[in-house]
Amino acid sequence: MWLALDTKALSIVLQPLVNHCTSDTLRAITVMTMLIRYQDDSVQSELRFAVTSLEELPAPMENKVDVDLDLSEICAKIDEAGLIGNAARDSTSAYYVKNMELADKEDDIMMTKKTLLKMRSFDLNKASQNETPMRKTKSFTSHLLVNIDELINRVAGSFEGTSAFLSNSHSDDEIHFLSSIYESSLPPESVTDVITLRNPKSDASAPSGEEDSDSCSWRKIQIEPPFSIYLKFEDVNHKVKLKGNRNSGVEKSILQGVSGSVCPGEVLALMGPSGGGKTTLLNVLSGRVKNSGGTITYNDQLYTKSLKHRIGFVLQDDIAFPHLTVRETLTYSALLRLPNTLSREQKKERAMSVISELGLERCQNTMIGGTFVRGVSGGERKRVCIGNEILLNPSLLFLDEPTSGLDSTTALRIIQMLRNIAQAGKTVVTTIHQPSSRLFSKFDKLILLSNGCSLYYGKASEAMLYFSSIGCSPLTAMTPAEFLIDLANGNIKDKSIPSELEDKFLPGGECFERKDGGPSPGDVHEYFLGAYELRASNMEKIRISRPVIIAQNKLNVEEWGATWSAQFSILFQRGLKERRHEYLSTLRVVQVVSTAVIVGLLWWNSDASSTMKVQDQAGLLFFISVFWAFFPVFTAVFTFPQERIMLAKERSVGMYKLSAYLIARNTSDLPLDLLLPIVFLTIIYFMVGLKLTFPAFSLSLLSIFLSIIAAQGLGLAIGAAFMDVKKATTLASVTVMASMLSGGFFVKKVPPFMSWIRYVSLNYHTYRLLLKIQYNCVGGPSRSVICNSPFIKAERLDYGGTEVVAIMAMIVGYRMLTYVLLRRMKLRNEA
Ligand SMILES: Nc1ncnc2c1ncn2[C@@H]1O[C@H](COP(=O)(O)OP(=O)(O)OP(=O)(O)O)[C@@H](O)[C@H]1O
Repeated sequence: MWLALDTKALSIVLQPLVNHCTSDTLRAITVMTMLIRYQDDSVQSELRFAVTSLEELPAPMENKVDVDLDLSEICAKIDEAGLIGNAARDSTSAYYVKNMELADKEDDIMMTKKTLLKMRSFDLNKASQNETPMRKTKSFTSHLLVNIDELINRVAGSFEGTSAFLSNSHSDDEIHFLSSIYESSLPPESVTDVITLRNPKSDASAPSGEEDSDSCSWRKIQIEPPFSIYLKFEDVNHKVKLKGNRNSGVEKSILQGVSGSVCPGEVLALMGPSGGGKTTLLNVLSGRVKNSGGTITYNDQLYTKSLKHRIGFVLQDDIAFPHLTVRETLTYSALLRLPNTLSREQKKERAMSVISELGLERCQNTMIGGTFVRGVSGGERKRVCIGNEILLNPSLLFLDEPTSGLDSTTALRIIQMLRNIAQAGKTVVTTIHQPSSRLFSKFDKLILLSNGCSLYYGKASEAMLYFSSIGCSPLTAMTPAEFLIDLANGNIKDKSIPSELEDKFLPGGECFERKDGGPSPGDVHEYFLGAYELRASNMEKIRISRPVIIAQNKLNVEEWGATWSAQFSILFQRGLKERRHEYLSTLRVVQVVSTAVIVGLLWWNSDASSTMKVQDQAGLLFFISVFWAFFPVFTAVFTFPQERIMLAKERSVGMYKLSAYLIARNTSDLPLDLLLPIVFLTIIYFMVGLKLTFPAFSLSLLSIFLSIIAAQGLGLAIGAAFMDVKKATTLASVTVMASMLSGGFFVKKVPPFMSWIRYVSLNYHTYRLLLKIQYNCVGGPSRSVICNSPFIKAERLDYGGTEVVAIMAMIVGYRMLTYVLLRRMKLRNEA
């Protein structure tokens, strides 16, 4: 059933209905009220309720009238039908379908706002003739066009006991989804970049098969509060300072005077040769990179932080944790990113609905995979990355080459999906390489970039027409994309040359002497640039500078994301899942167990009955301290260089606090880091004959734990300092070596100017702790041989408090250093 309703009034209207109607209807109406409240909470506006009923009217358009609201009559109708608005449904849906058909004839398949405005003006005329007492709304488009069946369908599961009723309340083929709120106070004639309301049923261009399922699934997105973004950019420039020996400091211009605009409901494609500036333009438009000149506005406002949650960016390279499944990836993302007004269950449901929207059900339990792990296919991975962004229902979605490396069918499926997203009122901007003709036809607007300049901006469907109007058309069969990319590359082979360009290079032409082989790519570029600036640029500038007013919901930045503790818990769980393969890695277990066995065999049944033997055993203790510093440092050092891109991406969208990430990362590593030393120490302890008491064993284990946690912090800090595996491992090996050499076992007498190094050596402190635990020479009578041995005496062992404090300071200090280093990381350029 289609109803044209003023949203602000609807809840007032529905309240009395709820009091009057029978139970089934009542429940259905409550569902509807809830949904409408969800869309618009304010309930102050005057009452308007327009029900168009063809039963009372002989023909569709000419006889459309708004009827006065008569609650009892509506209730009676509803009760009479036994289903919500059944009687009205047939008539009203027929009315709209007919109007859509009219619109189809006029403007292909689009029912534009213009059409709606025309309808409204017709109604006004009609009203004045008939002196209808109904007060008119300012604009027909300020009504909410609601397909109640669809809305009820959406929440069928929310109300217990209503499913039977709901499933009978409509037939599927009667559902035509057209539920959008678009408000505009613009006079009809000023509406050019209109939001198009599309009838999916009459969409002749909708592909069949798989793509149809996409066409249906996008409806689900629509139910959320709308926030449309009109993106406009004028004369955008971008320059970078070159780095490197020869050109250091020289500025390079990457974008020059690029202008355009894109409305909600549209897909803008950025095309051009490699290095043309597409990614840079995308980055600049999304606010990830600052432009050097020109203006970029979002609903006529400059970029603000509050837009962050409204903008989705799908990177060219698929970035995801390889060991998480599709479902886990999207669920964790939903838990972290969705507003905290939603419950955990709702967030999980959202992730599941995105999975089904993207057709990922079949592979939801498959790992994403990466370089070393086989996972989902490239197309599926790309869809997961898109899903990661559409989870948030962004109003403005940027995609960098979403179809690269995909076969044509998968590419078409993805672009069709983008169209569907746009049709739900979103604004989509995507870069694309060599799209097929079918793909190309899906774009509403196109910017053709070459060397950072725009050679064409306008409707994608008119691009060929534009170039033919300036005298350049293909002479052999080629797709529009091939033709346009060739032109952007300055390749005019197999194309008619514009006469002006031809004249220049023909005998007698001004450039004839200079060039004998015809125009160079540079000349062609210059020519098209000039032609575009002359003919099209000005026109477009006038067009894009027209204001487009779009109704907005309030943005509340605070509502987004999870609380700190929730972030920690989600990141901790994600960390455990992502590293579960490491926990179960037989290689690591074998490495530790075999080392323990070798050590056990080498020091088999050692004792400390003589000075020599004490020294031998001390060697073992020193090895333990080195092994459990070396191992965690080299595990942790890879963490940030490997997670850098992911971290930058997630942090750039404000997914979580750095502190929550860092603490979760550290704690999720601990189970593995603390499990292996238990195995190690248990094996060697009984083989080598160390002090066989429970306190000695547990204190030794505790010392090793402290050493591991400190070493892990050191590794993380080194990784965060360089963010580069090679550099980080180089520094780590130097650091570990220095720590080992100054650990107090190899060299006893160090020059005074180097004595400080011992105190920053982790091995030194751990080694001394282990010695103290094993030989316990403090207080009481000395333990004969051991404590009196010159070797132990020279160590001057005490209770070990200093060592514990020093290691604790390292644990905290290295982590604080890591935090500071990560904070300094430039997020925007990284992601
Ligand atoms: N930070 C930078 N320093 C120097 N040159 C840069 C920088 N960023 C971009 N460029 C240069 O700007 C040009 C445009 O780069 P951009 O990545 O936007 O191109 P593109 O059209 O997306 O290319 P592709 O299709 O190959 O991804 C390239 O020549 C690139 O080398």
